[in-house]
Amino acid sequence: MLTLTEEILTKTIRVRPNDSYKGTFGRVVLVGGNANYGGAIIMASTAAVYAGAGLVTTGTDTNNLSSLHASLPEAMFVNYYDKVKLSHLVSYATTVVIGPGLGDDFHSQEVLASVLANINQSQSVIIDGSAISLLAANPLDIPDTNLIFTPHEMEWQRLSGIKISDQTSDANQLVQQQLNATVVLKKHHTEIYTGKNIYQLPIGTPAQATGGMGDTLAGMIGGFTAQFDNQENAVLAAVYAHSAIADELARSQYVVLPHQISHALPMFMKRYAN
Ligand SMILES: NC(=O)C1=CN([C@@H]2O[C@H](COP(=O)(O)OP(=O)(O)OC[C@H]3O[C@@H](n4cnc5c(N)ncnc54)[C@H](O)[C@@H]3O)[C@@H](O)[C@H]2O)[C@@H](O)CC1
Ligand SMILES: Nc1ncnc2c1ncn2[C@@H]1O[C@H](COP(=O)(O)OP(=O)(O)O)[C@@H](O)[C@H]1O
Ligand SMILES: [Mg+2]
Repeated sequence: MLTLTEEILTKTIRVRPNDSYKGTFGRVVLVGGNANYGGAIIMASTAAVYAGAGLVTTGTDTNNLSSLHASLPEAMFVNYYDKVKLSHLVSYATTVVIGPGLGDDFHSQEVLASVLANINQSQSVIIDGSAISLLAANPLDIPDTNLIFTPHEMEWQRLSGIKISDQTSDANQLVQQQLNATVVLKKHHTEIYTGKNIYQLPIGTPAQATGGMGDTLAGMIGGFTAQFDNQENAVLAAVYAHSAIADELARSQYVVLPHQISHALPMFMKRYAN
């Protein structure tokens, strides 16, 4: 297992070309947030915007529209039950994030199926939270594209069938290869299975143990994959940056709130851009 280092940030984060515009930095569509879990998709969308994605659209329950725009006016909105509009947006996205706060009922399943049916091979798709648990319970056709699963240990148990106590790197890698996807197995010292290598994150803090922390990581991976060319490095850099920012804040804070990580991103990324 390789240790992920700070070097991944300088390898990945680029100074923006002068002749760029918002289209240069990708279109991210994030889908999730039922009537109870709106905060999850708002936190994920916030992370994508503050990570520098060019255009961000949030597909969620209409109940979440005013809170989304109150905290994140940069995001566009689509009602995730409007299948025609959602399919169109998904098919034109650079990166799709599906799952934060999506929930586990019949409607959640319908939204997931409709998003996955509109994915094309040029996209990166981050599958997080409820979307992982839904896929574990009711397998769907998984699109043939750059897939990134971001399970915590229990979600990985559900998807892989490997009990948490049996989640060794060999066992995890076997299932990751069957999935033909990158797996970001989130925990203290997160592991990333890319297909070529297994990386371990040596940083991170229990100050991160608060709801929404993973939703924020999913949005960051969305923002990084949308704007940086090397997709593997983009995932690794997002995972590293998420915990590096948390470690910095935790020097003076007992708990780090997910939105604080997002808000720290522009200044943090500026330090590493080259
Ligand atoms: N503000 C919001 O709207 C929030 C919504 N959330 C959403 O709620 C949905 C359900 O996700 P949850 O993860 O809460 O529930 P899950 O039921 O999927 O997972 C929680 C269960 O997993 C167990 N577990 C074992 N190892 C774990 C580990 N390393 N990390 C986390 N849990 C571990 C916990 O003890 C618990 O029983 C997701 O869609 C998620 O995105 C959560 O992100 C919390 C915040
Ligand atoms: N003790 C810890 N040490 C380091 N990182 C942690 C710790 N607890 C939680 N995290 C990180 O916080 C995130 C939690 O993700 P997740 O459980 O999906 O949260 P949520 O679904 O509530 O947003 C992961 O990135 C995980 O690695
Ligand atoms: Mg989660």
